[in-house]
Amino acid sequence: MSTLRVAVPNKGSLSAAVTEMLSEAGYRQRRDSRELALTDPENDVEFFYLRPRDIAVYVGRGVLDLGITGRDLMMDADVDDAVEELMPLGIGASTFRIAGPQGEFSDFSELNGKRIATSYRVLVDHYLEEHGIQAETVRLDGAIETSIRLGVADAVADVVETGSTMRAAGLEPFGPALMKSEAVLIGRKDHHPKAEDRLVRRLRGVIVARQYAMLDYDIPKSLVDEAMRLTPGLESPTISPLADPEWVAVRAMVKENLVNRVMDELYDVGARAILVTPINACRL
Ligand SMILES: Nc1ncnc2c1ncn2[C@@H]1O[C@H](COP(=O)(O)OP(=O)(O)OP(=O)(O)O)[C@@H](O)[C@H]1O
Ligand SMILES: O=P(O)(O)OC[C@H]1O[C@H](OP(=O)(O)OP(=O)(O)O)[C@H](O)[C@@H]1O
Ligand SMILES: [Mg+2]
Repeated sequence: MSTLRVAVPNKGSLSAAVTEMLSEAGYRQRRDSRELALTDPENDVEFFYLRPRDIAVYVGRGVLDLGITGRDLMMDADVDDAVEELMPLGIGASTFRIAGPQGEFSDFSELNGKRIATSYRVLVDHYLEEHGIQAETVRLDGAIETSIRLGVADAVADVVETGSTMRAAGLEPFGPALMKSEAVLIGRKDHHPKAEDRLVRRLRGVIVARQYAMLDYDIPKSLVDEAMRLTPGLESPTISPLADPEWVAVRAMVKENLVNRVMDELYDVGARAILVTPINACRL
């Protein structure tokens, strides 16, 4: 089996989070941000640290097997025929919005005949065409928010997370989001090397481990059915006997963001000794 070649963002918003995720999945990662590539012989994987915008291009050309980048950047690379999204990674979430000076626009139809500055020209042109909006896109590399003030555009289209960058520039998003983005694992449509399955399973394990916690509690046997409705687990919860024949111990995975609510409800039902432990890793 040949070494799996994987592209990872070398800088920008996704870089640190992606590297951390791969480390949690048990892969070696670079220590120094100047390293351009790194071999992990134990797992037979080679990582290439590339600009997030270029990653879909390398995967699309078939020189790398897998890549991690933003969904928005993958769309903008215009490689739909060669590349597909294999899995969202639950990190680097953002929306892609059109914005204008505060109070100036309220509907996309008002963009007809206007200029929109963006570094995502393919994505924006595609959206405009699909929605029958006749606007000109002005391709800029970054700091898009300044383009209106300097008179090269009437509106901007850019990544919005908290919205503070737009607000600080006196802009406000209007209309629906063009898309929702996050970091995604991408691969080639026509070729899935066997070794890719293991990386996918490991990353999925990290995602699940981050989303779930392990919940343990004791409950009188007579109340088990009611408690189990609150903690159905993934397959089904583990139920173990206790020294007291009237009681049992229950163990189930619970969504991290629901843990406190479920604990309250279990307590009300009659569960006691309710414990939560984080899950470090898992393979489902
Ligand atoms: N503030 C943010 N929050 C979440 N995701 C973001 C944010 N800014 C950018 N992204 C996402 O990160 C990915 C890469 O964008 P990023 O801005 O990091 O790259 P870049 O602009 O090429 O790099 P740099 O900003 O370092 O020049 C995109 O998919 C984008 O949606
Ligand atoms: O909604 P917010 O939370 O403010 O985040 C969105 C901003 O973050 C990114 O910029 P980045 O820091 O990557 O700078 P760039 O313009 O150089 O890409 C993006 O391009 C937006 O400008
Ligand atoms: Mg950026």
